[in-house]
Amino acid sequence: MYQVSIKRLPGNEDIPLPRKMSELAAGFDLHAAVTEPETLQPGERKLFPTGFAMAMPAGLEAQIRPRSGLAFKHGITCLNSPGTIDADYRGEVKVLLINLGQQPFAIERGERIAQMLFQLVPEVAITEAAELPETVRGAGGFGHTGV
Ligand SMILES: O=c1ccn([C@H]2C[C@H](O)[C@@H](COP(=O)(O)OP(=O)(O)OP(=O)(O)O)O2)c(=O)[nH]1
Repeated sequence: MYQVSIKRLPGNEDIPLPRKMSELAAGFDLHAAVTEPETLQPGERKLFPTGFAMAMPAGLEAQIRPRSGLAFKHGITCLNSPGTIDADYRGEVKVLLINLGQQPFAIERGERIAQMLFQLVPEVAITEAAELPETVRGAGGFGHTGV
């Protein structure tokens, strides 16, 4: 079990902390901390506050992902999906939404707009190499095996 500290930012006592909506849910739902309803016009993107900052142990990241219901019913998704929250980030967690639907969509204060999942990040060291080990695939990619 990893311990993650969440700090509510001033003025957001009414916004629920990130929470799982079922016992085995993978993601913690995030709530919009907008002061008044914000409308996303078709094609428009906006950064939404969540009202909290957090600290997680080194070696973890958090991913901000869309909610499938909002995506399916209204075309609302995360533009940078999945958004990456670094373990050393202490600013407010924000959610970058875009409206890919055909109707304006209003986000109300407290509405669940995205979900946050925690992942382990392997420690990786990058070194420069003159040659790379050969493979059968080689440089083939982007559909070289057919459709
Ligand atoms: O959906 C997101 C994505 C990022 N962030 C915050 C946390 C993250 O640690 C920081 C930087 O994100 P990222 O590395 O994706 O952005 P960048 O454009 O590379 O910015 P930077 O130069 O600040 O790293 O912004 C969010 O709050 N929500």
